[in-house]
Amino acid sequence: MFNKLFKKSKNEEELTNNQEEVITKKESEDTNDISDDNIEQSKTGFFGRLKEGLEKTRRGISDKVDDIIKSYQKIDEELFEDLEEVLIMADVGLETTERIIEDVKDKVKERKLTEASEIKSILKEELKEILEDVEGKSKLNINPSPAIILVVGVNGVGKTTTIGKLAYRFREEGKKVLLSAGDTFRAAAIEQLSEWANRANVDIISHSEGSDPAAVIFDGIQAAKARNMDILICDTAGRLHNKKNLMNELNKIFRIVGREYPNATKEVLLVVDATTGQNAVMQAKVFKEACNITGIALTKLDGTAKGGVIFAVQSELNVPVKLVGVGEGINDLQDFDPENFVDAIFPE
Ligand SMILES: Nc1nc2c(ncn2[C@@H]2O[C@H](COP(=O)(O)OP(=O)(O)OP(=O)(O)O)[C@@H](O)[C@H]2O)c(=O)[nH]1
Repeated sequence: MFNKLFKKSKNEEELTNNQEEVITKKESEDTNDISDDNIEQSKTGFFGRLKEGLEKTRRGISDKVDDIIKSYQKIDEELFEDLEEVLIMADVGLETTERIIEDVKDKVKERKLTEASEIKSILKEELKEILEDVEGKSKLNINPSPAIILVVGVNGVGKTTTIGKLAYRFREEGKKVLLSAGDTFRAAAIEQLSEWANRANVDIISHSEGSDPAAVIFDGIQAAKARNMDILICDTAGRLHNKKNLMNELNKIFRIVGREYPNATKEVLLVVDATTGQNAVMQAKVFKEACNITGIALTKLDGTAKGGVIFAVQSELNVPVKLVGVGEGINDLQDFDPENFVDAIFPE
């Protein structure tokens, strides 16, 4: 199982010094989990799954907005205050909530609206605008191939799961996918990623626990080039002890990628956990200062009423949310679509 795949230069040798490279070849059959997921997926469809996943957030926002509308006949200042409270409770964040309320007030004034029942469609329109109002838009940067996706984020947010789900999806689309286990801090992280590689039926490059993450990424790149891979997805260590260390760790990886894979299309995907609410926004700010994030994956939206955090993430960071996680299954990662997202929170 232990193969030395490539001849290395002196510099490269330093990176992989004393580390074993483990290349794991996957069995070709899919697991039962995957076929169960497929059956489940075809039953509910993507929008149905999104709606299901956003159930708690819907109850926290849409149902409460309905209650407000019922208790006010006419639009007045108090109605706006109640609306503001609902958004803050749903973790939309103070700054973003204020922006939304001001814009809704402007629209109400411009259109000379007076009935409380007219507020919901204005709010919906405003929320869609906030989610669409971001540079770079929501498509993952993976074209043209070869592409490399560096996945960053603190421990426990769902990085490994997101990589596994992505790998499965790309492979289903007929792409050649390779994983690189750059979170070498914990042996469990490497094992977990290997399990996901198995489920997704893709290969993985990993070293032993405690080895240099940049070395694993280096070997991943060499393997991706040698095997003509379309997409290399790299896990990275998720320690957020302080910004300087984080920057050092990530910068080393970015230097390797820049030097060894200059022509690859690059995506730096930050994974944040929706259940942590405003904490997710704080983490995103730290990572944005530490490296050039090109997209965000917001996970665990199904487990929380704090789904409103997506509005804060998008409007305060100006980095597009590209993926949303709505469950633990292999199919529960969706491309983020602002229109569908708001429609799922405010069903007709
Ligand atoms: N409900 C739900 N759970 C999720 C989602 N994404 C990930 N999880 C779960 O969150 C837990 C942590 O996910 P991991 O992928 O291990 O997180 P990580 O960031 O790689 O964490 P470390 O392995 O500690 O670095 C696991 O139990 C996942 O199944 C999601 O979208 N919804």
